[in-house]
Amino acid sequence: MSDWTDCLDFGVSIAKQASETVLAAFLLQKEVQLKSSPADLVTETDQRVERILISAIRARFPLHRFIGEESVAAGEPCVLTDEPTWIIDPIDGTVNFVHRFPFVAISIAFTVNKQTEFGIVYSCVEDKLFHAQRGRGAFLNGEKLQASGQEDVSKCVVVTEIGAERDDLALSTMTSNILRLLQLPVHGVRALGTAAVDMCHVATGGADAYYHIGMHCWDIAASAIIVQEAGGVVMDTDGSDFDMMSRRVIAASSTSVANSIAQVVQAFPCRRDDEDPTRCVCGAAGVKGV
Ligand SMILES: O=P(O)(O)O[C@H]1[C@H](O)[C@@H](O)[C@@H](O)[C@@H](O)[C@@H]1O
Ligand SMILES: [Mg+2]
Ligand SMILES: [Mg+2]
Repeated sequence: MSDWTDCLDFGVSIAKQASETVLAAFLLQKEVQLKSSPADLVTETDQRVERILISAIRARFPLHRFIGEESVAAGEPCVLTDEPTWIIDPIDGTVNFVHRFPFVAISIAFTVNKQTEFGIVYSCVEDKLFHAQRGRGAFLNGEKLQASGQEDVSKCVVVTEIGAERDDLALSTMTSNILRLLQLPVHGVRALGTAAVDMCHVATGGADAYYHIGMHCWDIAASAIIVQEAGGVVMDTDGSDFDMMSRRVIAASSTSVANSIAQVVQAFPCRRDDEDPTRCVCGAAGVKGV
């Protein structure tokens, strides 16, 4: 049975190569386009980095499939099959990239039979390479990672994101979630602006939990296995099993902390990543899925 290490090694090498494109543009003025909201940005660099990654992988592994953030934005289907699949966010933290806020990451996950075999998150400006391979541990620049193991939510630093949604229901849900957490209380709430790096800090033990509603599979598929391989727990915000297409996640130091967060965090309606956008209705007012 393949252990996919050759794919992992190739993924690490192309993430580092592609980061040169990110860093070359990081301090430059950027042309910005909008996607699903005034806070959901994309630049030509996001699109170029995704093309670089996918063409390099396709040349080496021509039968593999892809789910890429900017390919999906351009109309490619977001459907996970049993085939070997690379799930790519070319720049996670595009708002940070546009503003030169130094937390931007390349996120690459690899699945076979819908099971994640490895994840790579490369925080380019920090030069921090997080990776994990199923059953073989999680690492930061080669050093083994261990989640904090914290069991008491009142002793936690919790990371989250106010994502790209700007409708009243999403904003009131996200802000009331933060208020309810602070009232538990928790030690602190943090947000770096990149879901992938946020979640990797749970694997380092520097944060004890992360939760988010509205992000996409490419934001968290890689960091989910990094948390799990560091001894953390990943689940849906309703306490059910993690489903990378659901657009809801809790990653935590322990099951008890994850469950405590699931009890106070409410979700707002989101179309699943793998739902046909032409057929679904979601959001409070039943507005066509965004
Ligand atoms: O920078 P992105 O790849 O678009 O991912 C962002 C996402 O757009 C935003 O809504 C938040 O969820 C952030 O945490 C993501 O990193
Ligand atoms: Mg992202
Ligand atoms: Mg992105």
